[in-house]
Amino acid sequence: MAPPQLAGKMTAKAAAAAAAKPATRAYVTFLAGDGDYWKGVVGLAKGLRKVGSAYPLVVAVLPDVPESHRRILISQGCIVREIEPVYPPENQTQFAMAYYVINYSKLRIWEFVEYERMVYLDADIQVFENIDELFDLPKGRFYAVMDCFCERTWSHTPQYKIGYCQQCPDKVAWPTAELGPPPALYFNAGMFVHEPSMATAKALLDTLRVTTPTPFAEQDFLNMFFREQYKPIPLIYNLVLAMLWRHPENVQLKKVKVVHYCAAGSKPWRYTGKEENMDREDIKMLVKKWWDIYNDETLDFRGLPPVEAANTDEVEVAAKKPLRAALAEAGTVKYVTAPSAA
Ligand SMILES: O=c1ccn([C@@H]2O[C@H](COP(=O)(O)OP(=O)(O)O)[C@@H](O)[C@H]2O)c(=O)[nH]1
Ligand SMILES: OC[C@H]1O[C@H](O[C@@H]2[C@@H](O)[C@H](O)[C@@H](O)[C@H](O)[C@@H]2O)[C@H](O)[C@@H](O)[C@H]1O
Ligand SMILES: [Mn+2]
Repeated sequence: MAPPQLAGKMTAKAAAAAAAKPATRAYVTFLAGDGDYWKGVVGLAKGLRKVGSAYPLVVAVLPDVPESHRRILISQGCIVREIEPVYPPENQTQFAMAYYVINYSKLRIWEFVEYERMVYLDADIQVFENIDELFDLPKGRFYAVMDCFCERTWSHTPQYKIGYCQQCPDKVAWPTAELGPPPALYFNAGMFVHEPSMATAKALLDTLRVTTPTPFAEQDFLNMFFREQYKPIPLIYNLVLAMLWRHPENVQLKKVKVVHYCAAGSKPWRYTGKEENMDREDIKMLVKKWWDIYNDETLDFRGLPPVEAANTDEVEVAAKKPLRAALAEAGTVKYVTAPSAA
């Protein structure tokens, strides 16, 4: 996947050279089933375009994603890659949400080794400010945002039962004497920065085979697997909506770059406003923000503009400018869809 082309500024020779350069960074999301999550992916693709992300969006699709949905994603400039499902070992676990069992297939994105670094985003996430800086974080750590334990979905856990949450560790002290050490810092797996590697992919799947599944499925598993490498990054990179009513003191909504519509009833494409907390003004505003992007036709993918035979001086000049300035001058950024890497 070539990097963003300066609209109309690249000569055929420069565009061919750029297209030949292997893509090393990409955003990646996950799509399963023939339901309506494809709308989340379209919204995400348009949101990333709106903020001028320099990297493409790869969509890891399970075999049950219909051709019609795949075509919509390709028409929006996504790179669609089919993956083999990953199932947890036979188990009697009651997942927090029954459908969480399909989320283990997210683990396949460690096999996307044509990319040296990826930022994973759930399909129910929207990016409202450019977050490309995440790709430059120091290697060797697992970056994600800390989750919150206060929603009823956590009612099976000791922390919920005693009212302990890592978002406010001093409010209810963890009773070390009775329960031993407090839980390790725990991330929300709706967004994370990772380094694809076949060795890591194999280790993940080998470990999964001998790990009893737990209520938060692959999120629990990833927290266990990356426990030593996990490094929290600020909440602005993944606002779990429940933080708005559980820990408002930790949220500066104006600074939030990424919103995760994971609270019950908050998926914008299914929003009715009827569930608990869904009639809040901030929720209504965030759902509208999502729809404004989803419905914005100027953000639709239009493919690579016809490449003018611009003279090399223009390309030289463009190449000398800092990329962001050159992109700003060239106007909207376009993506070149490479043939599917699958
Ligand atoms: O029917 C489904 C359910 C989930 N997902 C994918 O799995 C992710 C995790 O599920 P979800 O976001 O609903 O979990 P939550 O963050 O709400 O717990 C979604 O964002 C999608 O990328 C999907 O593609 N189809
Ligand atoms: O399969 C488990 C899922 O666990 C996480 O969602 C949860 C978690 O955020 C809880 O803290 C919330 O209470 C809950 O609402 C929310 O659904 C991830 O967002 C999702 O991608 C996926 O990994
Ligand atoms: Mn989610």
